[in-house]
Formats: sequence, C-alpha cells, structure tokens
Amino acid sequence: MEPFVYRNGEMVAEDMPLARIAREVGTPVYVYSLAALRANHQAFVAAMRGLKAELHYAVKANSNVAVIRAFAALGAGADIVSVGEMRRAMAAGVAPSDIVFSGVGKKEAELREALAAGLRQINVESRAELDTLDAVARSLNRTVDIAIRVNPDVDAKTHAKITTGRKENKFGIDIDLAREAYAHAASKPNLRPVGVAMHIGSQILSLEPYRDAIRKLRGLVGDLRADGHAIDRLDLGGGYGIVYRHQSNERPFAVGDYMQMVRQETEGLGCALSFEPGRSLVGNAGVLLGEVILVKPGAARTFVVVDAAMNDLIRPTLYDAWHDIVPLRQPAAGAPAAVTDIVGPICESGDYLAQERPMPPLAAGDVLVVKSAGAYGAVMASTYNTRPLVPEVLVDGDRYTVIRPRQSLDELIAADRVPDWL
Ligand SMILES: Cc1ncc(COP(=O)(O)O)c(C=O)c1O
Ligand SMILES: N[C@@H](CCCC[NH3+])C(=O)O
Repeated sequence: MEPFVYRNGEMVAEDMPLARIAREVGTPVYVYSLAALRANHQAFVAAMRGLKAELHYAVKANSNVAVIRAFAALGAGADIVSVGEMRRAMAAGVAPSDIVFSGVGKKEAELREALAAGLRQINVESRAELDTLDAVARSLNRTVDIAIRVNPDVDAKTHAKITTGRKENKFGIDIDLAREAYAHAASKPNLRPVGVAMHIGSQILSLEPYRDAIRKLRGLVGDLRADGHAIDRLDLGGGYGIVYRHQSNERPFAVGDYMQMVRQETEGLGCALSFEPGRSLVGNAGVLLGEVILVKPGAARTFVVVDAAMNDLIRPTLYDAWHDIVPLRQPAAGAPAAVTDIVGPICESGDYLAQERPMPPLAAGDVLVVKSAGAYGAVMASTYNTRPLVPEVLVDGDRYTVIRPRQSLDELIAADRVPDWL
C-alpha cells in the first residue's frame, strides 16, 4: 500500500497531513505509517502460508521500539545483532524464545546476556565464536541451539557495501569450511548445532542469487546429516529489495515469487524455515521531511539547502542511494523543472540527499518529502556537526504520536564530560 499520497494538493500519511506534523513536531522528522508497516508484514506472512516458517524482523532496519512492537503484536520474532537490539526487542514485547542473534563479532558479555535471557538461537559466524559461546554456555550450565551462518559465495548483485555473501566479505564461515566447523561445534558439549543460516546481502532485486545460495545450503544440509548432525532449521536471512526509484524500471521480485522458489528448493528437506526481512517491511512505510532553508542558484546547478542532512539520512552519501524527493505541496502540473542538488547544511561536499535532480521551483519554507526512508534512516543517524538526533513519528489513520522526541541541544551537549584536570 502507498500511504503517502497527495490529497487536495498536499501530501498525507494515511489521513494525517504531513504539513501538520512538520508544523507541530518541526523538521527534520521521520514519519512512519502504521498501516503500511502492517500491510508489509501481512503480505510477507501471507506469502509464507503453507511453509513451516517463521518471520524474525531484522530490527537493525528500524529499531524504534514502537515499530518493533507493531510487528511483535502481529506475531513477528526478531533478528538482532547486538544486545542493544535484544533489549529493544524485549522492550517491545518480543519473547526471547522468538529472538535470533546474528553478527560477525559478538562479545563474550553479549553472548552471556543473550544466553541468560534465553534466546531461541545464536547464529555463529566463526570458529572463535564457537569456542567463546561454548565456554559461556558451560559457565551458565546451559546448552544452546546454534546455526552456523555460512558464506555461500554468491553474487547478490547489489551495492558493494551491502553485499555479504561473497568470499571476500567478512560474514559467515566459508561454505567449503562448514563441515569442519560443524564437527568442531558438535565436539562442544554445550552447543547443539540444529541449523544452517545465510544472509547474502541487502536490497537484492533478483531471485537468482537466493536460488543459487539455497541450493548450496541444501547440499550442505545433506552433507551435515551424513556427518551425523541433526539439522532441522534453515535460516534464509533477509535482503529483499524495494522500489526506491518509482519512475524507473527498478522492480524487485514479488515476495510470492520468492516464496514459491523457496518452496521448490526446500521441498522434502524437512527443515523449519526462518526469514529475516528488514528493509522490505519498513522501507516504503517511512519518509523524511526536511524544510528548505534557502535556495542558492549556482553556475553549474541550483542548490536547495534543506534542514535534513547526511547525519539524518546517510544512504545517498554512503551508497549513492536514490530516494525519490517530492514537495509536500503538490507542484502545479507542467511546473518547469530545474536541475537541482538537494543538500544539507553540513560541512561536507558529500552532504546531499540528491544530485542533479530535476525539481519544480522551490523556495525557503517549502517542505520536501524524502521517500522510502523507513529503513536504515533514523537508525543510522548521527549528531555530526552537533545536530540533535532526528525525531520519529508514527501515524495511525488520523492520529500521530512522536515515538522518539527530538534530542535537545542541552541533552546532546550534556553527554560530554570535561575532566576536572582541564
Ligand atoms: C543477518 C541479517 N539478517 C537480516 C538482515 C536484513 O536485511 P534487509 O533489511 O536487507 O532485509 C540483515 C541486514 O542486511 C542481516 O545482516
Ligand atoms: N544500511 C544498508 C543496509 C545494510 C543492511 C545490514 N546488513 C542500507 O541502507 O541499504
């Protein structure tokens, strides 16, 4: 569903005018639609029907406790990469038995807290982690269910910085070394290797890399069973792409087609499946609002300086990511377009939300809507240039709640400590 549409010349989120949120909460601000979060979740779950499968929402994509709760209330578990995310998930009401802990560098203290909480499964990414986890489990007198995340060496054909399933990426254990790793795990009395996990990257637009990887995992499950391991879980990760550029031929696969492929490729394997969608549940359910501070005509192009910057949304800077950007007030049909850079106030040339973008005439005070900002937006925000962390708002029909208030400058600065010897 598309909750962000023009109504009477102004963009709304569901039945809430975005202008009202911009006025009452101020800008920059992230706005999420509860109906869209729910619709995305429901579409995923509907596609899973008939499979023995569970959904663990990848909390990293948007870890606001209210957002996690929206999914938890619908029955979702959580995929986490830190005890910080674990605490958020539990604060949102996710049962520890529905939480899976992934991550390439879990610290001993994190593993201890995770085991003490009673998480469902730890996805182990290295031999060293097997040793640490076993020692922690032993000290707690526990036996822990594990999957080993294998690196299947497939090309997910996504941006280099968000591909995770190639040999040269730091993630998982090389699939060629997996049998040895499982033997090592099985030799540890406090570890119970029950599953195989993968996650090959993010914003993946085609099914083929998934199919290739699942086939490799299927072969591995056979080998592991032949080696005597009772493997009955397969964690297929997330990575499902969304449309960022609506006026283009960028079209990700439909979740129904993905599940159909999974059904075929895992037929008869006898494994319970787990999926870890992040972006596909939240990405298009959120926008970032920024107000135009000033317009600066330049020799090469026009600069529109807005109060939302790379510290609020770093994706354009970090990945050259495209986000559709439209004025909150619907431009007149046929309004002339000027080649525009939409930039923030930060002292970095990389501080832009869009470059060389045709935009209708804009003036100070106009509010811009940066689309598809619900995933990896607020969670990656920083306070660079001493800019307070951006607030977040959740809309439900014709009401809204600030689900994270804007940090005040006083709070931000008060976090520092000046030594008494200075
Ligand atoms: C282990 C794991 N699972 C799930 C995800 C979610 O990915 P996405 O937001 O692309 O669905 C990630 C992030 O890429 C991840 O590292
Ligand atoms: N932060 C990335 C996705 C990384 C996924 C986490 N492994 C993005 O905005 O696209």
